[in-house]
Amino acid sequence: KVSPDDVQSLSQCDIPHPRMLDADFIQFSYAPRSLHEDKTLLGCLSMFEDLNFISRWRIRRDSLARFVLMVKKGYRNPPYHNWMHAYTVAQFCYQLIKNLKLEESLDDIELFALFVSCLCHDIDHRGTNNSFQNASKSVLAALYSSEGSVLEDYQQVLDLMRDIVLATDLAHHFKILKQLREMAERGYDKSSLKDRKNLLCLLMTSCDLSDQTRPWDNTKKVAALIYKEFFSQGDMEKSKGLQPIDMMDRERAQIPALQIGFLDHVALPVYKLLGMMFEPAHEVADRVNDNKNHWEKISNLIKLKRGGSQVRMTFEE
Ligand SMILES: Cc1nc2ccc(C(=O)NCC(C)C)cc2n2c(-c3cc(OC(C)(C)C)ccc3Cl)nnc12
Ligand SMILES: [Mg+2]
Ligand SMILES: [Zn+2]
Repeated sequence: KVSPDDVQSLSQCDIPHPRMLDADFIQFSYAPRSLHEDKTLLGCLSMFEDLNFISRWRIRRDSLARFVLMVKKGYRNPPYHNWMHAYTVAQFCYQLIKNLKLEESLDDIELFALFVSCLCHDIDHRGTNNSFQNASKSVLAALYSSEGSVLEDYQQVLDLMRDIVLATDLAHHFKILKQLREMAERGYDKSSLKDRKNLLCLLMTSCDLSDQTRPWDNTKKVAALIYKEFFSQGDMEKSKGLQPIDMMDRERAQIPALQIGFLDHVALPVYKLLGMMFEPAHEVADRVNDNKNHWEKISNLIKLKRGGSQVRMTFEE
């Protein structure tokens, strides 16, 4: 239920090269949230075009327009898990494909499924627990124009997407972590189906966490959004007489300490594994480490001031 006028204008507009949206669009140091939300659909078309997906998969312009409009509409508006999260996740995926030369490690259908999964992975997220159901099926149908589409591999893309989106579940990530370590230590084997699936999961998780790989100002802003979302879930649980976990309790959460723990135990290991397999990813892991060091500085400042409550969101630089 997207407006035909929107579909028409998005189908007929000239698609700019990514560097026209921002000279640093391809750089890992670029902050995709700096692009205004009303230019993000154009940003998606620009990435589809520059990744050569439009010609490779013979995607009609009106189908592509309808697809990105439906995906954007499929997101609700919680503080963090909204359309801008999906767009920034897909933008990092674009940078990975370009900077790590992923076309040498994965098939083009796998890269296409990865990029589309990034856009769809948190559709309908209600800011509590993500509910990615067959919502992706309906939007994906928009991508494949019905009349004799050449995309008979529609089912293959759907199958790939299911495995890839599963990777954005924390429990699943921890479950395969041992295999990811083993693969990174031994070296990626692109002829192994298991390695390809595991690499796709690692890439998806890397994209989902990519806000942590950007300069500090982005990390700080994103933390405020994440805890705004966590705390309103905690408030909801309290209103039902439940005691939320500290991370979701605005009275008890110590944000710097929680973020140091999350970067140490979840985010950093992901980018270190990526760096073991792709040299250019070292830069990304370093920036996550810089952000962790920043949180440690803040945490020490708060300890020095002792009296200061740890919930204050306006952190000193
Ligand atoms: C900045 C940042 N802080 C976070 C702090 C805590 C947690 C959390 O869930 N802690 C629960 C305990 C058991 C670990 C997640 C956080 N988080 C995520 C995130 C990642 C997810 O899963 C993958 C992508 C597989 C890692 C799934 C959902 C989310 Cl919200 N994205 N950014 C963040
Ligand atoms: Mg999610
Ligand atoms: Zn996500």
